[in-house]
Amino acid sequence: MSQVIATYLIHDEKDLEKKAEGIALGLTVGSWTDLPLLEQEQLRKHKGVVVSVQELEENERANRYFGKRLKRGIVRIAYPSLNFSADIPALLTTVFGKLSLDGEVRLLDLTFSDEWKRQFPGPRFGIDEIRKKVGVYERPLLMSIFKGMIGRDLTYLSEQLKQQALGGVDLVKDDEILFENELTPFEKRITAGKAVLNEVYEKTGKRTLYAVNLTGKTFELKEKAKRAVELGADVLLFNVFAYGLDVLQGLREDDEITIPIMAHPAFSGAFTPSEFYGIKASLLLGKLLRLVGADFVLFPSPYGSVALDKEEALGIAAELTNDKEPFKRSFPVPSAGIHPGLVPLLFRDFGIDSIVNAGGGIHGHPDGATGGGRAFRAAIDAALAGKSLHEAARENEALRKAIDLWGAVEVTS
Ligand SMILES: CSCCC(=O)C(=O)COP(=O)(O)O
Ligand SMILES: [Mg+2]
Repeated sequence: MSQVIATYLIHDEKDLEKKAEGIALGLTVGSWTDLPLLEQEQLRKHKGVVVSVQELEENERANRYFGKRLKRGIVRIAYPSLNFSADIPALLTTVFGKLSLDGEVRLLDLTFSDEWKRQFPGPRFGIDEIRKKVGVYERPLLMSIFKGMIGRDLTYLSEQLKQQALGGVDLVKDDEILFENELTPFEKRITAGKAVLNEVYEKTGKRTLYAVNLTGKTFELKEKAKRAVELGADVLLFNVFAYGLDVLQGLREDDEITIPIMAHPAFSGAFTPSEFYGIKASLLLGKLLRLVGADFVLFPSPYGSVALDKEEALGIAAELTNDKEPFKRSFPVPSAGIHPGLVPLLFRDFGIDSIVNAGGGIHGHPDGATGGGRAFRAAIDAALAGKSLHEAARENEALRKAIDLWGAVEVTS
């Protein structure tokens, strides 16, 4: 029988075996032993089962934090898939619904059978098809972010886009905080953006893609996304955690929405950072975002301005790209506070199949966004060739200026 296995980190005063059995029963058939034998038999196939309880050493920091001595352990519970429909709201409500409010419990992982996974779409495009769209196969992609767009008009947007594209970036994305507004409305951003990028393509032969921020009320999103496709949009940026994973899945599964979806991590910090509560980042931003169909996933890198724990960041990338899943691979986009001097670290940790993404690190370059793009491209080429950034900067003025401004972290093998 198909089942989903949930892995939790639990801190509790009680015996952990008892706590685990309480969860397995409480989230499935409720009371068990008080029922007549016949009913017990009928409900057996719905009952959650404790797979394992691994007690860990007590953690002094946790005891200090909670002001009492707590047992601590990794608990695995199997939930029969029979109990819930194959959708994210039913899944999450089963494995971490009421439980997320009930004591010191953190959801670390979910393991699905292949049969269950096949009811989900995964990315429509994934890494390989996105590479075809940008015509880049043997290096990490480079993306830049519009900055300072609130209160600016389409002329300003067009000029900023042009400067970014001329620097040689593969993609440009809206900042996630740019919503529907009178100066740069969604549809006009798409058409103006397209005109600029076509113009740059005529000049340079390089096709840069634009990820436009899909925003507004949930039930208006599909129509808006379809209109974006009609207007020739390249990619949709989506603040998935402000809406819910199921909304992204709904967009992915609509066959009239035929462009890639880029998931932004805004608001996910409300669920992931605690070591005692919430959901592990590799599950929420990695495994689940790939399952529901994100083609790109942004997340904080381990070294920039909004840094994520390194093991967590690597865990997200591994979930997005491993070959074990029956889905296309999603592009990892470690972000926030990235400048050219961090490229060797990004390349060492995330490899070729990742995207280097920067806002301030592009626009803050002494030669503007075009200089920023050129500096990043030179840093990526250096990392691929195994050259140090300082060595590469001797032959590249834009990279030299970037390193003078922000420094460089060289990687020694
Ligand atoms: C926290 S990951 C999202 C990165 C992002 O949206 C962003 O605007 C980063 O900008 P930066 O100037 O830090 O590159
Ligand atoms: Mg942003």
